[in-house]
Amino acid sequence: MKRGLLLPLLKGEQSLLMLHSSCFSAITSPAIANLTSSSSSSPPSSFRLSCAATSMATTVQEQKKALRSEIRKALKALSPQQRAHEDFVIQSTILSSSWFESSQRLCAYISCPSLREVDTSTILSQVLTKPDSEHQVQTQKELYVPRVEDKNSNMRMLKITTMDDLVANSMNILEPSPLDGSGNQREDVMSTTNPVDLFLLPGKRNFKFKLSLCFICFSFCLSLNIANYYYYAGVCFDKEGRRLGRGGGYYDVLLKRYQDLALEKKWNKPLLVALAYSVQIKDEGVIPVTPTDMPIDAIVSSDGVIPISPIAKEKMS
Ligand SMILES: Nc1nc2c(c(=O)[nH]1)N(C=O)[C@@H](CNc1ccc(C(=O)N[C@@H](CCC(=O)O)C(=O)O)cc1)CN2
Ligand SMILES: Nc1ncnc2c1ncn2[C@@H]1O[C@H](COP(=O)(O)OP(=O)(O)OP(=O)(O)O)[C@@H](O)[C@H]1O
Repeated sequence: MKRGLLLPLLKGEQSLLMLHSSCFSAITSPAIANLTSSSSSSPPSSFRLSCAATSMATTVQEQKKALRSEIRKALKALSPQQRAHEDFVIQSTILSSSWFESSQRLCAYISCPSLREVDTSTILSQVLTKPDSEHQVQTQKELYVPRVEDKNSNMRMLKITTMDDLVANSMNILEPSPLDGSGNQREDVMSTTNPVDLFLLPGKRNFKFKLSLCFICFSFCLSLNIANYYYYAGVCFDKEGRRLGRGGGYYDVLLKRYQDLALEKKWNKPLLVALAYSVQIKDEGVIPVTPTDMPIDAIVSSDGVIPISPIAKEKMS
């Protein structure tokens, strides 16, 4: 079946099946259910389908909004103890994994407690800690973190070498200043000569660590070659790779631009890994998607790693 088709789907109540990228999403919609409900005066199904398609954009946005609100409530209801437990297990799972260990360049979010995002502070502090050359064989990873440039979905991923590179923005999210301490433009992940391996998706947390002077020798990083993973910010995810973000389009736009760049440069695609509390993992068919929504490769939750794409199954199983 081709992408972008709309098919009627019977699943208890009337809903729409939307084909998108490699994944399908069943979108339950009261508005569309009304359009397609049978009555003696109802128009032919082709007309009803076209009406549904026309109202699709609005309907999907409404569905997304409702789901975001539901997840926000579920996150609020999590006890601090449960959150701390899940934060610990998720970060430990990542830090002890071979796919994280072998990553050389990564993009990650700076977790934000008020947004109730999975904590990334332990991961980031470890990434930013300069390896002890006597005892550690591990090489220093290069780290890029988000900086929102404007309200038109423009976000950059800039390289940092210490948490002191970050300042709070108007949303109280920590992000890098455009210039480094020497007044030079920070390296943008879109203009590096080497690819990213890992992308961890969003937050800001209480960084207990003051990682300052020890990162000056980042010239060591120049010997690194590949950044292949991204850790993702999101509101919820499903086990088929669908992701619902905060609604800014920041990640979708950036990931599309990065994928186009990787294609042009003939680089491997980065692994897109979402960090999720249990309440952020939804059943199939619940998350509405549109053609610009970028699917994820894997989820890490307190229950472990869920590899989704073939590449994630190969690297993370
Ligand atoms: N830690 C972190 N950094 C990030 C993101 C993120 O989600 N988390 N972003 C990812 O895009 C970008 C910033 N975008 C953001 C978009 C919305 C909200 C926010 O506060 N949303 C509210 C709802 C606002 C509303 O409904 O009007 C919320 O989610 O509660 C925060 C950041 C870049 N940096
Ligand atoms: N690649 C893209 N190019 C242009 N516009 C885009 C792209 N991706 C998303 N958008 C637009 O951004 C807006 C927000 O999209 P959506 O609701 O899917 O955000 P989201 O996935 O929740 O947010 P985010 O990507 O920041 O996590 C929509 O108007 C959408 O059309």
